[in-house]
Amino acid sequence: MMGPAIEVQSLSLQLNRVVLLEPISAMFKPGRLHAISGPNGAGKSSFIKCLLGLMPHTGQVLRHWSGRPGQIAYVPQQSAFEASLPVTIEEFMLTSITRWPLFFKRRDAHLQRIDELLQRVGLASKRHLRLGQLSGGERQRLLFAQALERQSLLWCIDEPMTGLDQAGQLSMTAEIAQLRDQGATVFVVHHDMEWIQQYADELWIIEGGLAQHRMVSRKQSSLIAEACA
Ligand SMILES: Nc1ncnc2c1ncn2[C@@H]1O[C@H](COP(=O)(O)OP(=O)(O)OP(=O)(O)O)[C@@H](O)[C@H]1O
Repeated sequence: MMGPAIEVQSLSLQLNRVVLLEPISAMFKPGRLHAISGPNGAGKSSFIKCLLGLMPHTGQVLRHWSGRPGQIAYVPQQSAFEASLPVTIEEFMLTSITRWPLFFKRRDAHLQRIDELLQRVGLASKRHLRLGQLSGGERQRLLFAQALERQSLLWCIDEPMTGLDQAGQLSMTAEIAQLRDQGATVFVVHHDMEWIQQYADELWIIEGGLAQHRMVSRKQSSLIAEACA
């Protein structure tokens, strides 16, 4: 099974009369790890949100699935949870898994699945903490666990390493590489060129509102160095 190719036709974005993205046309190959990089404020997160249909852009984003269209997994750039929210990690995951209100009966199978996912991101021992009690790295792990639940072949991951310690970064990298190896089409917004050189299949740079794609093979690391000089 392979994720979709993503075709972008004259995609542009303007908010409050500010042009965030100049028209972009590109074809993103399926089953690849696409790194999106570029300076702060260049429009990387906005671009990802356009791919997801979360921003009122002009132009088209076409998803070419090889079979039936699937779900999209989105891991947003880190945001804080409201500290007083009376929701634990387990309850948060439960609502993601069941799409039911919290007062419905918790089924053992759901709790077991949640346990598996939390184990995978190293949060199993924190399942009873409230969202507002989580550290930045823990929030990042939780958002990733929630996205994993969707078993998607199309992933958009916005700066996944923010706040993660070294072990967390290694396991996040392994998870992302595994998604790609399983055939998913993966977009990762990332600033770390060494990481991109080692793990990404393609590099796309958004700069000054324009998407200039400088695509390189993972094996041609010298080309990446040239692109980023
Ligand atoms: N509603 C809005 N109206 C006008 N400008 C906005 C609005 N929302 C975001 N922006 C601006 O759009 C630009 C692009 O933001 P975006 O978050 O996409 O950048 P980014 O490349 O992901 O940045 P970073 O690397 O810092 O995360 C920024 O300059 C931001 O201030």
